[in-house]
Amino acid sequence: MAAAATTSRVARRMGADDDKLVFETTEGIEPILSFDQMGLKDDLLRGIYNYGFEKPSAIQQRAVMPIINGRDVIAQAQSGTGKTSMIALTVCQVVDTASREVQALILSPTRELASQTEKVIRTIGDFMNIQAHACIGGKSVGEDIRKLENGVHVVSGTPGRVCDMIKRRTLRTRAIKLLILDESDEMLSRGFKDQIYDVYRHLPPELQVLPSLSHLAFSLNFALFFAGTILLHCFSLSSLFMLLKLGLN
Ligand SMILES: Nc1ncnc2c1ncn2[C@@H]1O[C@H](COP(=O)(O)OP(=O)(O)OP(=O)(O)O)[C@@H](O)[C@H]1O
Repeated sequence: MAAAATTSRVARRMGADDDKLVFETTEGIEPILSFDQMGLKDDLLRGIYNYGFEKPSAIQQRAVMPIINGRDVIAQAQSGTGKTSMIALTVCQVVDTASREVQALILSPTRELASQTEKVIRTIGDFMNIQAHACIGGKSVGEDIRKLENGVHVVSGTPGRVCDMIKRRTLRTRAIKLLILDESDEMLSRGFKDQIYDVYRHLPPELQVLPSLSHLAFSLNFALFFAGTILLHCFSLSSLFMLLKLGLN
């Protein structure tokens, strides 16, 4: 396993001209300029266009294909660059709706972000009938149990509640193939490290991991956390890590 490596820099606001942006990404990563060229499921494409997206944002152009192709990707970008939507559309592509098991798990630092991600997944995935559930603190545990027992494809939640549901065996993890740690730097700074590891220990060994970072500095804290994650998982990671770091130019 080779860790990845290159960084990218970009001044990005949705709607900004891409020619004003400067990127550094892992070698060999070519931006895919249209959703049509991504080989996405037809029903997912319909959902994306119906949502009003016309072309992928900078981070979507560079990160979606590697994730869909099964690589572990670190995506670093500022707020508003299209990360949440990138997560939503890759999750929709990866999930097999013929099975009713949880196949993608997204952990977020806040209830709002976890709910927002779940909503975008449900909206973009509407034509493919994707079932997503927000598993967050402050909501009824009974409702979580009911939803999870009915069967969902995707869970987007905060670490504490997700951990609780896994320990109760209500959230079954055996079919999870994609773990997304959204704003993982923020999760670490909010003290979720132990809960994330706890969740991690219950996941299958064949797992694709996608940490996203919202801040531009690649902190020591995150590096240590990520190294721990790799160590826990080093015999099963099949692919190289890639660093897609998008920051202000
Ligand atoms: N490809 C796209 N085309 C047009 N609009 C987009 C695209 N991707 C995302 N957006 C819109 O841009 C805004 C920010 O996107 P998103 O929430 O995915 O970004 P984010 O980086 O997660 O930001 P935040 O942290 O603020 O949620 C949203 O209103 C979203 O609908």
